Amino acid sequence: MANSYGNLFRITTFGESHGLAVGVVIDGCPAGIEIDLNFIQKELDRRRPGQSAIVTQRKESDQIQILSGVFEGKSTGSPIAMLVWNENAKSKDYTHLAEAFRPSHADFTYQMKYGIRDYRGGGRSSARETLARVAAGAVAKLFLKRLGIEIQAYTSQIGELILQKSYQELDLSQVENNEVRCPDNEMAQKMIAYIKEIRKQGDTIGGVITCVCKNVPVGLGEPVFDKLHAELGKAMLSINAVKGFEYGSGFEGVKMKGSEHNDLFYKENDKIRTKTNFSGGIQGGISNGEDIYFRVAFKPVATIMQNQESINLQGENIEITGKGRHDPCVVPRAVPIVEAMAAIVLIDFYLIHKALNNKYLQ
Ligand SMILES: Cc1cc2nc3c(=O)[nH]c(=O)nc-3n(C[C@H](O)[C@H](O)[C@H](O)COP(=O)(O)O)c2cc1C
Ligand SMILES: C=C(O[C@@H]1CC(C(=O)O)=C[C@@H](OP(=O)(O)O)[C@H]1O)C(=O)O
Repeated sequence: MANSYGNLFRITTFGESHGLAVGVVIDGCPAGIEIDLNFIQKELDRRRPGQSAIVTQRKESDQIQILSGVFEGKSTGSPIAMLVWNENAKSKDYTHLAEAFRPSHADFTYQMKYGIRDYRGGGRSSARETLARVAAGAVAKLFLKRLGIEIQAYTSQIGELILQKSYQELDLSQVENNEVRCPDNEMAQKMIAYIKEIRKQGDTIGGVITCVCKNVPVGLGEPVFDKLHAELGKAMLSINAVKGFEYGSGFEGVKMKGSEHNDLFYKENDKIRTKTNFSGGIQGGISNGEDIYFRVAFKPVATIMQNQESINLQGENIEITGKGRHDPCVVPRAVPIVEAMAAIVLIDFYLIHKALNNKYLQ
C-alpha cells in the first residue's frame, strides 16, 4: 500500500522533507531482539546530509528517537515507532517551485496525481524519507546479524569511472574509509575528485552501487510471484533516483553460453554448493546458500545549479533556476539505503519461511 512495505516485517514511513519530522513504524518485528540504539544511529549517520564535501550541505543531526515497541533495550513485539526531527530546512529555496516543475524531479507527477503538493524540499518525494528506511533496515540488520547474515554495499561506478574488480577481489571492510564509499582507495580518490568537479560545474552525475549479502540460508523467497530477486528488485527500484537493477550475471550474462554460465554443483563437507555463482545466489526465486549480489543504477540528480527551460502550472514556458542545497551525486549516501532495503526484504522472507513451516530453518 501507498506508504507501507513488507508482509510480516512491515514498515510504514511518514513525514516530509520540510515538515516537522520524518519517521517509521515497524509492525511485526519479533520480540526479544536487542535494539542497539548506537548501531541504528551509526547507520543513519552514514546516510545523513552534510556528512562530507561531496553531498548536500543541508545540516541535519538526524538524531533518532525510539517512541515505542522497545522495553529495557529489547523489542517487545509491539509496533516500533522511530522519529527524527527536521532541523535545517530552508523552504525559501523552493518558493519558485510552488507553481513550476523541475525537469525529472517528482514535482509534475505529484501535482497531476493529487492536485496539491508540498513543494518545499520536494515534500514527500524527497530522499529525506529514506532516513526512515535506514532506521527500519538497522533493526532488520540487528535481527539478521543473529543469524550470521551480513549485508555490505559499496560504490562501484560514478559516471564513466568503473571499478573493474569483482567484490571477491575487494576488501569490503574498507568501504567506510572514504567519503564516496568505494573500497578501492585509488578509485575512490578519482571518484571524489570527479564529483567535486561536477559540482563546480553546477551539474550532477549518476553511478552504481553493488550489494553483497553473505550467509543467507537456503530457502528464502517464494517460488512464483514473490521471488527473492523480484522482491529485491522492487525494493531497490523503490529508492529515489534508481533507474536499474540486475542480480548475478545480470545483463552481461547474455553474452555467455549455457555451458559457461551454468553453476555446477559440488559437495563441501555436508553442504551442497556451486563452483561458480552467475545465479547470484538465487535460483527459481529461492536463495541457494551462495552469496546474493546485485547492482543498482542511480541517475544523475535532477536539481542542477543551472538555468533550464520548463513549464508552469498554467502550461506556460518558463526558465527555472537551480537553487538550494543538493547532492551532486546520490550514490555515496545511497549505500546504506540499499543495504537497509536488502535487510528489510531478507528479514521479511525469513519470517515468511518460518511461518510457512518449510523443511529447512526449523
Ligand atoms: C540519497 C539520495 C539523495 C538525493 N538527493 C537529491 C537532491 O539533493 N536533489 C534532487 O533533486 N534529487 C535528489 N535525489 C533524487 C530525488 O529524490 C528523486 O529524483 C525524486 O524523488 C524523483 O524520483 P525519481 O528520480 O525516482 O523518478 C536523491 C536521491 C537519493 C537516493
Ligand atoms: C535532506 C536530505 O536530502 C535532500 C534530498 C533532496 C531530494 O530532492 O531528494 C533534496 C535536498 O533537499 P533540501 O533542498 O530540502 O535540503 C537534499 O538535501 C536528506 O536526505 O536527508
